[in-house]
Amino acid sequence: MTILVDDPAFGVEIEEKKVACEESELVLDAGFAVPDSNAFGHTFRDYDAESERRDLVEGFYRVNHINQTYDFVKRMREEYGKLNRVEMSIWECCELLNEFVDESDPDLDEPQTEHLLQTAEAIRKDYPNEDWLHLTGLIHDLGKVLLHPAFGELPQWAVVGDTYPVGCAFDGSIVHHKYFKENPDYNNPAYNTKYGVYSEGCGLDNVLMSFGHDDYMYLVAKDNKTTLPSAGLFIMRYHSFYALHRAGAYRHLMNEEDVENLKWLKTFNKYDLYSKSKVRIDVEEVKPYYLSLIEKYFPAKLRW
Ligand SMILES: O[C@H]1[C@H](O)[C@@H](O)[C@H](O)[C@@H](O)[C@H]1O
Ligand SMILES: [Fe+2]
Ligand SMILES: [Fe+2]
Repeated sequence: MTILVDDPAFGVEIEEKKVACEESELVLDAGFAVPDSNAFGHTFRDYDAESERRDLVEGFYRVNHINQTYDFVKRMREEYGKLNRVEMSIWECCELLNEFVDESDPDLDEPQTEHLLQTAEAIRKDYPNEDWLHLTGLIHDLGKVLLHPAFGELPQWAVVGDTYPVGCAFDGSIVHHKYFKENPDYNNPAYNTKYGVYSEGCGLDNVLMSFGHDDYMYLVAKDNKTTLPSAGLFIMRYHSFYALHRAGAYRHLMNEEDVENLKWLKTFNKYDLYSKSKVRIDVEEVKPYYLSLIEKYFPAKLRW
């Protein structure tokens, strides 16, 4: 790994507060065995459950919702879109994620590398011929590398968690929605209507999403000229957009290509979410397979 630019630390104050929240419903395809409960004995994505992770997760969303404004996202996209910080391979990045645990996740407290392999291997089992989808599983969360000191050690609220459009009204289905009341955009008439700065069918490509690992990894993959199909890039960019792929909100912003790609995203989501468990994958055993996929779809070194 080559570190090109060192960024100053990104200081943020995090206060904790406990309040109850709303939950979204499950949409599942037939034929997929959904586990009854997560590793903590609760339903998946239950943000209210009395769990050891609940307060941490809620504190995370409070700070996330207050700070993700239209201006913040624009600034971060410009800055991190330069890809002038690090040069490394996809696999090197997978290894870097071993030190991070995602504070927004009620279902997992394992290092992120484990989650990448669990997702990819679960997809590979059910879709043996879609090698692009296996690789998408492996890399979909690599944007969490923004937590690393080489990327300015961004705070968790700017990297992980569910994502949502900025520049228009925050939909009520978004986890812990109540904290948006403290976001400056919430009372800004330019940004707080159904369409805000957007128009009917404008296409998600033209919508600014809250900044985080999804959008960043999409930029990395695209600018480094991946040969993954458009559905793979779509999955990377919107896999945390639960308000869309689970609750069906914001469909008025989609175009025809988005509608097509959403089908793959919904399939992908089952593996991303329900593969989260304490069962470990033998990295050395599966590594040669994933290295061959990386070689097929990416250059040896990428700009990050
Ligand atoms: O907490 C999780 C986690 O940050 C995932 O990486 C993200 O994709 C999910 O949307 C979110 O619920
Ligand atoms: Fe993610
Ligand atoms: Fe994930």
